[in-house]
Amino acid sequence: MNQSEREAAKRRAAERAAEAVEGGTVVGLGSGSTAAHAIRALGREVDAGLDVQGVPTSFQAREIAVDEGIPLTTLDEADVDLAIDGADQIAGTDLVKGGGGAHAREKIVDAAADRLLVVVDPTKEVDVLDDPVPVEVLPDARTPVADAVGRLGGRPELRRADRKSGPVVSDNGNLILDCDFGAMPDPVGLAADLSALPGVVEHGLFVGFADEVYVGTETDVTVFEP
Ligand SMILES: O=C(CO)[C@H](O)[C@H](O)COP(=O)(O)O
Repeated sequence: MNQSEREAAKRRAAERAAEAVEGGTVVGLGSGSTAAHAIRALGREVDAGLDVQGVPTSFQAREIAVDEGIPLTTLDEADVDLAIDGADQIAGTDLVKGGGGAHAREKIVDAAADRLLVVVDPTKEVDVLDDPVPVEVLPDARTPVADAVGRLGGRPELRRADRKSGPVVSDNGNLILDCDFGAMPDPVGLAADLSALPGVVEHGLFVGFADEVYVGTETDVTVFEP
């Protein structure tokens, strides 16, 4: 699957998931290029009269939703019925997320939702997760967390900005360590170990999160409950 086929597959999956949104509901708005397609599709539905409110998971999701005219709310004011979000990798119900550095708020909103619809292209599906795990850390915790990740068998790398000499700063003002653990046959244990480190705000292992998976193929969308 080349890049343009992947982009088409992402769009197909996202637009199909957006069709699952019913009127009168509150929707978690995921981050990344695939979730952006879902937000735009939802925007078109809102234009056509659908009554929904969105809870954005990032600066990016909020900007697109505002642009699309989707009414917004917060977790303080509403319960989330359903969230639509992308992933960097998926194995069963487990995900690696955080390619866009938004995993802290994504995890809060996705966990609060009654149902999480994960939208991906087929290259994201794997048997065993092995993508580097993004770990958002308070700036003061960067070195102690990097050392602890090394003791857990991972190789941490500070995420750097493309067009600025310096680190990527998350929407929450923190730094991101991309931690390569190789294949992760026990994401439950690793997730618990990472969560226990002082200074870790959130990591990108979403264990047991996916309720429904929408995989865009070259011509269609496969939907399943893992
Ligand atoms: O977790 C995320 C952002 O933090 C994204 O959902 C994930 O990186 C997938 O992005 P894309 O849909 O652009 O491939």
